[in-house]
Formats: sequence, C-alpha cells, structure tokens
Amino acid sequence: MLFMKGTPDSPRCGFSSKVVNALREEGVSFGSFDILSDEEVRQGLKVYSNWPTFPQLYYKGELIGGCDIVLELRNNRELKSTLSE
Ligand SMILES: N[C@@H](CCC(=O)N[C@@H](CS)C(=O)NCC(=O)O)C(=O)O
Ligand code: FES
Repeated sequence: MLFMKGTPDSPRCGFSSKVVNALREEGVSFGSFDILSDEEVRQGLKVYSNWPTFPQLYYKGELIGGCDIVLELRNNRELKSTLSE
C-alpha cells in the first residue's frame, strides 16, 4: 500500500512518482491513497510511523520506507523479494 501525493497515474510530486515507477517496473501490484486528499491522514501517518515525509510504502501493515529506501532496494534488486516475503 502506497501513501503518496496524487495518484499512480497522476502523481503530484517527483518522490511519489519515482516510487510508482519503481513498483511498476518490478511488476508489483499495489493500492494507493492520496494523502493530499486528507489532511488528518497526512499528519496522522507521520506520527503513526514516526516518519515525517511522503511517499510511505507499507507491506503487511509495516512501513518499508520512502523514496530513498524504495529506490535503494530496487537498485540492490531486493525490492521484489522484500514485497513478497
Ligand atoms: N527523502 C524523502 C523524500 C520525500 C520528501 O522529502 N517528502 C516531503 C516533500 S513531498 C514531504 O512529504 N513533506 C511532508 C509533507 O508534505 O507533509 C524520501 O526518501 O521519501
Ligand atoms: S510536493 Fe514538493 S517535493 Fe514533494
């Protein structure tokens, strides 16, 4: 599940766009939520996960990370395996 700015087909920030591209390139299917549509979710998730920025990628209810971490996993060829454990 990706909490992002905008939607996968219409991202509203480059960081969110990069994560969408990485997931699509790996053939990972994912749900998404546009945090720009809900200020309460936007601020609440930062507290919930102790992570101050978006995008936030979750797998099985746990935060995997943001743009930097997702791209690092992809570059290390670990993204797909991380999201299928
Ligand atoms: N280094 C971050 C880049 C993401 C980032 O800096 N996001 C900012 C600008 S889009 C953010 O979400 N700020 C808080 C907010 O907009 O609520 C990452 O790896 O995800
Ligand atoms: S919205 Fe400006 S950097 Fe993401």
